[in-house]
Amino acid sequence: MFKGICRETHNGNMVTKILKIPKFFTCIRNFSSENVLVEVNNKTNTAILRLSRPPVNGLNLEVLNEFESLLSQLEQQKVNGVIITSNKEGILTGGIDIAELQTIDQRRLKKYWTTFRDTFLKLYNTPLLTVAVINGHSPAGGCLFSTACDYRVMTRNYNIGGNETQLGLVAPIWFMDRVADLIGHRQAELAFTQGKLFSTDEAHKLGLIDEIVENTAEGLSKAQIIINSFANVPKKAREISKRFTRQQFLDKMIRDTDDDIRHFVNHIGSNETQKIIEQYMQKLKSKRF
Ligand SMILES: CCCC/C=C\CC(=O)SCCNC(=O)CCNC(=O)[C@H](O)C(C)(C)COP(=O)(O)OP(=O)(O)OC[C@H]1O[C@@H](n2cnc3c(N)ncnc32)[C@H](O)[C@@H]1OP(=O)(O)O
Repeated sequence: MFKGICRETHNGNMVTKILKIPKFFTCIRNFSSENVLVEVNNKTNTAILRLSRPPVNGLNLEVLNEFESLLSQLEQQKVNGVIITSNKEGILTGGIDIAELQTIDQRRLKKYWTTFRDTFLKLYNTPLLTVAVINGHSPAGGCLFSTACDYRVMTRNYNIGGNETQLGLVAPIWFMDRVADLIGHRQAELAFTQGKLFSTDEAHKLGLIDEIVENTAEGLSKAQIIINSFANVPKKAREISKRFTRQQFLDKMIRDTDDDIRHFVNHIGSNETQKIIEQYMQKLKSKRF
């Protein structure tokens, strides 16, 4: 028997169950949560983590908490790599669930933004090898989370980037810094001042993604090839090298925590921004772009 973990919500409370899985099923072990499906292949010891929150995998508080907790479990299990993708081809995530931004309750905004940052930091800082298979549109928060991974492959004909400025919002500095790490300061400056969403081809040319694939299946097998390519690299040396290359960004982001949270709460919690968000939601619902 193999022991799996299953997390479910009962009457609003998250409950963790230990499941006994018969041996003949152990080629794949699942321990999904409500909004994030996890599948670990016992042969390759690689996990696929699929966002699964209809309609657009919006990043609400629950998704972020589940994602962070599942990543911690995968760290404990010492998997060889984690592939992050969407259960719904066509949309990796629509970014932040805008409902989370429709409040002037400062405590709620602070809690949301702290969780959003912590989840990003968990992914950015994990010693595990991480590959994003971007199998659909990936605006704003979706783009941000994929930049935290070690490698990005993306299917054709979708969009990725930080579109916040187009909505009348201001993306956090650390999102801009992370994109600048990948595409250079000048291109990041242009992208964020315009709120630009890039096509898969444009993102590839700029270096925002590493490779283009035709579909999710090809993306998953490409991600496995990338993970396998590290098989002969001494693990400890890889982990320390990853930490060293990311240390400067991390130090800055952590040093600026208070300013960043204060800015988010003041920016989103203002009546002016609330009006902008409300108008954007109406446009989204009536598909008037
Ligand atoms: C401010 C500082 C923080 C900065 C950091 C991050 C900011 C963000 O992440 S803000 C969120 C930015 N995201 C977007 O602008 C994406 C908006 N959505 C889309 O462009 C499209 O919906 C998408 C391409 C993702 C999918 O397109 P479709 O497949 O055509 O779906 P629909 O547009 O019909 O959407 C279905 C359904 O979902 C609602 N929706 C979409 N996105 C969001 C969202 N981010 N939050 C909440 N709800 C969202 C959309 O309104 C539709 O709802 P219904 O009309 O009720 O069906």
